[in-house]
Amino acid sequence: MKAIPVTCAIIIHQEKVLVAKRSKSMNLAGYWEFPGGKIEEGEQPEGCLIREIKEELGIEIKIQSPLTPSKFDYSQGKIIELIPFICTWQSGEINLLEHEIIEWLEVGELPKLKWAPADIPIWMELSEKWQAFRSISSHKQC
Ligand SMILES: Nc1nc2c([nH]c(=O)n2[C@@H]2O[C@H](COP(=O)(O)OP(=O)(O)OP(=O)(O)O)[C@@H](O)[C@H]2O)c(=O)[nH]1
Repeated sequence: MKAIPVTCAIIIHQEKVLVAKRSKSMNLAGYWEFPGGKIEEGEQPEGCLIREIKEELGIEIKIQSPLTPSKFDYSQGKIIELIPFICTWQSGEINLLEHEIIEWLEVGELPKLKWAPADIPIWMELSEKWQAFRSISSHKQC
């Protein structure tokens, strides 16, 4: 079965990570994820992610570096390949256009969330590599 490629953004700002709760209108409602979405035909993962974050949060991001993709079989033939990128917030103000809420969390707080299953290996890798990414600088002023 072919996996559906989905990109997601780990946005780091002031040593915190942006996490988003899927709203009632979305599948996996109530689960937490890194925002992003499905790659469209002819799109590169990075271009997809920049588009999705503008559509979902209304901000511009800069892609900094990839993490390891995570595959999860949600059953009934739906396999997601989640392709993560560490990102910084470049400009714009956050506007929740699809998600119920967002939070900025310390990396140590990530295990407390009810995560979409495909995201679990991703936040675990982020936690392991946190020292390399925590101080990543952003152009966005607070
Ligand atoms: N954006 C995003 N999607 C994720 C994550 N983890 C995860 O399993 N997914 C799944 O990846 C799929 C694609 O995400 P999407 O944001 O485009 O979802 P969608 O509502 O358009 O999907 P749908 O068309 O299946 O309803 C969804 O089935 C979603 O549940 C994640 O961290 N970010």
